[in-house]
Amino acid sequence: MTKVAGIDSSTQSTKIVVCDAETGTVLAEASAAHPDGTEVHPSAWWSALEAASAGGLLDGVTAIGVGAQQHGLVAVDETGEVVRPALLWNDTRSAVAAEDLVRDLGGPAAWADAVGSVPVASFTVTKLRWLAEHEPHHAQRVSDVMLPHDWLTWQLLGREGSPVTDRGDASGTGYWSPATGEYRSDIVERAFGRGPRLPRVLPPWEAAGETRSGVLVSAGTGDNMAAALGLDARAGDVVVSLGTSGTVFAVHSHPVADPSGTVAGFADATGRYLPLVCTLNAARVLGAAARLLGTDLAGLDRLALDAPPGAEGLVLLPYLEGERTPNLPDATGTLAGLRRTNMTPENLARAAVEGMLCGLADGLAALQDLGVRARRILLIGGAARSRAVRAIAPTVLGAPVVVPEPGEYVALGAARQAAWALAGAAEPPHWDASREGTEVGESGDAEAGERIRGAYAAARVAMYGR
Ligand SMILES: Nc1ncnc2c1ncn2[C@@H]1O[C@H](COP(=O)(O)OP(=O)(O)O)[C@@H](O)[C@H]1O
Ligand SMILES: O=C(CO)[C@@H](O)[C@H](O)COP(=O)(O)O
Repeated sequence: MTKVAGIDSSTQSTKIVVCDAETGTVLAEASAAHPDGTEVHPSAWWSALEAASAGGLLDGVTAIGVGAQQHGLVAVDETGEVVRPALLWNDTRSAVAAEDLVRDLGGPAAWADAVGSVPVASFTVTKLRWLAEHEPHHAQRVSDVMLPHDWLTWQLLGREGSPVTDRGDASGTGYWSPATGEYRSDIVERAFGRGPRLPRVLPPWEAAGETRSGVLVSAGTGDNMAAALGLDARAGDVVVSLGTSGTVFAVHSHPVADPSGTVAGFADATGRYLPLVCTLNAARVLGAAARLLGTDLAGLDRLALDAPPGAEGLVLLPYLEGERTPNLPDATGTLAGLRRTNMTPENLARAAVEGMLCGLADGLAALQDLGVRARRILLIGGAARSRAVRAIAPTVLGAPVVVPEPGEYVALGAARQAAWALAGAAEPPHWDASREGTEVGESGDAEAGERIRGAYAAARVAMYGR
């Protein structure tokens, strides 16, 4: 049997799956945690990869691919050393740089036209501007700029040859256009004052090279693109991922450009496109709410499922770490609609689940406005394990929700890409269709869903005027 491996180096951990290259059957898996924080030295990701693969997990693997958290700035000097810890997608310090860059290029529509997205603090381009302005001593040492998956791929290749990337991850930089397939070096220079080396963008099926022990390494991609590939997402499938970030996205046949900035016009990992909306606050909202209520995640589920839809008017705007969509980098959370009668642990737990999902319901509506069809939602990510989330999601999202099993779709997509590069075929290999999954939840109460989304929008407008 030919074995391939996929790596998911996401915000909170590294996960590895080893699969049968023919069928995609998962043969083994392992994971290791990452440090907390919005800036992390890339060596911590490498250590987690080593820890997760200890004990011979990768023995006999013929090809490997890396899916990783998008957008992070990995700045490397002439000797190949990392200049400073990577600034991650959820680091909001470059919010002012983002505003300045949007203005400099001529406004949001000019950005949507140039690179398919309007940059907020998450985008790599804004982190480059921040570095140039705030840490010129670091900026002047930078010779190569990479994304987390580019750096990990380069490490796997023994740092030999020039770094490479793929369309999917490149589309999250803010200086590569999915529509033209080219870097915008003028935008890099506008942000950074000069043009550091950027990774070559490989087509989806092309291998990046081989490790020193002869394992083929595929191009890799961003974690959301890898998830779409692992799920084999088709027309009518909208993916909602509840990890550290909340994302809602779909594979699309043509590039999109949303000048409102709500939808990012990314590329996918198959040669198509991946319009996506991302929130900063997803699974960790549930952990924080459980802590406030003196319980654990299972306890939060029990409480939330004991409250009625709408939590008797209690609304949580869960912007605990600032927010990206809507673009409120300095926001904090808000609990609205408190009354003596509704101030119960059950309602607070339900408000946390509903509030987290409402941001993604807004994202789904924005995708639909751009012509994305939502026949069903595929729910993945750590918080898709929550009983309360599974029950409540169809009501809040207003569509049938399916939870596919098993769950590590980013790693699975990276493994499927590795099998694709190994086969050298025009299309990715056909992998087991039994990943259809099961439909979950209350069978979406349309009236309750509208009421919950309406109360959330009213609280947001009252607090932020939009
Ligand atoms: N049963 C559960 N209920 C709610 N949240 C959960 C559950 N299991 C895991 N999580 C949360 O999922 C998150 C990890 O999800 P994951 O998709 O791996 O994140 P990331 O890809 O961003 O590293 C953690 O915050 C964890 O607390
Ligand atoms: O910034 C985005 C998408 O644009 C995030 O989705 C990151 O890619 C991090 O993903 P997770 O660690 O939450 O899976």
